[in-house]
Amino acid sequence: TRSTRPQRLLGAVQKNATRGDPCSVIQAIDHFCRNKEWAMNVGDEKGCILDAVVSEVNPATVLELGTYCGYSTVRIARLLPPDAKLITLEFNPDFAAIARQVIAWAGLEEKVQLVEGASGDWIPRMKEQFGVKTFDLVFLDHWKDRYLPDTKLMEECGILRKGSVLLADNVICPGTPDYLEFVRNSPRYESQYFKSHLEYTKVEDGLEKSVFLG
Ligand SMILES: O=C(NC/C=C/[C@H]1O[C@@H](n2cnc(C(F)(F)F)c2)[C@H](O)[C@@H]1O)c1cc([N+](=O)[O-])cc(O)c1O
Ligand SMILES: [Mg+2]
Repeated sequence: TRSTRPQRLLGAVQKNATRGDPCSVIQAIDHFCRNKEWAMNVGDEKGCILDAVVSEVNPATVLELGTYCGYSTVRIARLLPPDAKLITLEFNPDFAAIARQVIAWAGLEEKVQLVEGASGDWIPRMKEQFGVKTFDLVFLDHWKDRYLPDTKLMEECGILRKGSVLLADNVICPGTPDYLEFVRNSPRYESQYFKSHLEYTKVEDGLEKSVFLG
């Protein structure tokens, strides 16, 4: 039977990227998505903004919601200091299987813990399961209607601390209107919009950076 797009994306990584070289993995995926098949990775343009925020926060603990094929996982993990931990949640087992291989090809397995399941099940268990008290940085890139409920859940579960940074993809396209309204109007967040474009296109999109004020 015909391969899936994630399988073809992994093939492009294994063919064109150098094992242990995260930048070559990122370049191989961007080249594949720009020239062969579009895929919903944060991409190179928004990826540079992601890189800047990761470097500024210099996080010891990162939570990513929505691994997909592991593109942003590799982008983030390559910038983390040696003892830092990135936990990435993925609901779809087929996507998770591809992402594990992409992360391994980049040589970043030590820094990344990929967890399969739903945010509603795992967010309440982060502390007990992974020994993480709070997250310095959260990257939201999963189902757009889950950004707001999961943010409220993270607050309730106490995994955010004063100064925790939430960085949300796709706040314009496909759009996360309820989340955007919440973080921009809540007195408990200081929000900033980084205008960009939908990955590999000229369509407007952007990232919203929101600092939790505690
Ligand atoms: O729909 C988009 N993204 C949805 C992304 C969804 C991904 O997040 C996973 N997930 C679901 N729950 C969890 C968790 F973590 F809760 F467990 C993880 C899903 O299995 C999927 O791999 C999207 C669409 C476009 N587009 O242009 O249409 C562009 C983009 O950048 C996008 O991110
Ligand atoms: Mg996205």
